[in-house]
Amino acid sequence: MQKLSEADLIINPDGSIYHLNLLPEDIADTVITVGDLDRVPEISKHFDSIELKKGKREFVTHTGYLGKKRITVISTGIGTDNIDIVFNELDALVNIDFVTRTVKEELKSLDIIRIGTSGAIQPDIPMGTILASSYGLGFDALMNYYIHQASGEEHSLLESIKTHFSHIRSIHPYLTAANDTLLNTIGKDIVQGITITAPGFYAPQGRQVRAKNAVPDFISQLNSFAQGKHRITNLEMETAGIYALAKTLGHKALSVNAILASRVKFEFSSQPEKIVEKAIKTVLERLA
Ligand SMILES: O=P(O)(O)O[C@H]1O[C@H](CO)[C@@H](O)[C@H]1O
Ligand SMILES: O=c1cc[nH]c(=O)[nH]1
Repeated sequence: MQKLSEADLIINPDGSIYHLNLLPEDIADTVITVGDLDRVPEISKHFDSIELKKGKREFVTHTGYLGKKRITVISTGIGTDNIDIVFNELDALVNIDFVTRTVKEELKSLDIIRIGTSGAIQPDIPMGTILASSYGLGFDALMNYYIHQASGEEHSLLESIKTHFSHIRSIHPYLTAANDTLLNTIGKDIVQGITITAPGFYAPQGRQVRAKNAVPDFISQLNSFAQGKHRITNLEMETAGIYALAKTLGHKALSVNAILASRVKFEFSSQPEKIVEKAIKTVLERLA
């Protein structure tokens, strides 16, 4: 079994993984990820007990129990560059032996649920909606650096998407489905759709403030895509990286979005914390 070098897998002097500052025993088999580190206590306040609070940089972790279920909640910060760090380090914590620096013979598959915020791009999806991402569609570059394979259904949907956006030179999309079991339990009976993960918040999500956008009418180009029952419903900055890396590493993932904005009605919520709380309660009730 190949030994991972000290430069590839960085373990701190106390035995914790480099950025997350966590020991293998610190994380549960069910992990909730959020972008905003202030959302971590908003989730763990619902736990019956909290056994661990740790943090480093933007990566704050609480582990505790909701009834009999042990859950870890961790903040990722913004963007898929951070997802690269969090997902590789979560996987290392469960699937690499830190003493021998080798991959364990028996691999663990974590259940990973993102509770994030997002903007809707379809007129029938209002602010306040809780939406489960059926697919993560990446417009960022993260997965150009990993070998990953699309399944049959992902492949045909991705080909239609590529054709739809072929006139926009900056877009080289990748697409990964949500884990079926999580989508049909935690995502059951809530609005579902394809979530775009953008490499930014402003022009990469079609917003125009002062710098001029290179792609005109971006939102109409996104919301006009359709293939059978599939349509693009919302924009944020992590889901596609989460779905693709989770699948590559053998973990199950679902992203649940608190819709704070309607990009077609030019609205942004004045009470985002209420919508986020609704998303948190929806996920925790279904997990428990
Ligand atoms: O609220 P979080 O989970 O951070 O998610 C969304 O909010 C951030 C942008 O404001 C991006 O991270 C986007 O994905
Ligand atoms: O419009 C939005 C709202 C939240 N987060 C995003 O990335 N975009």
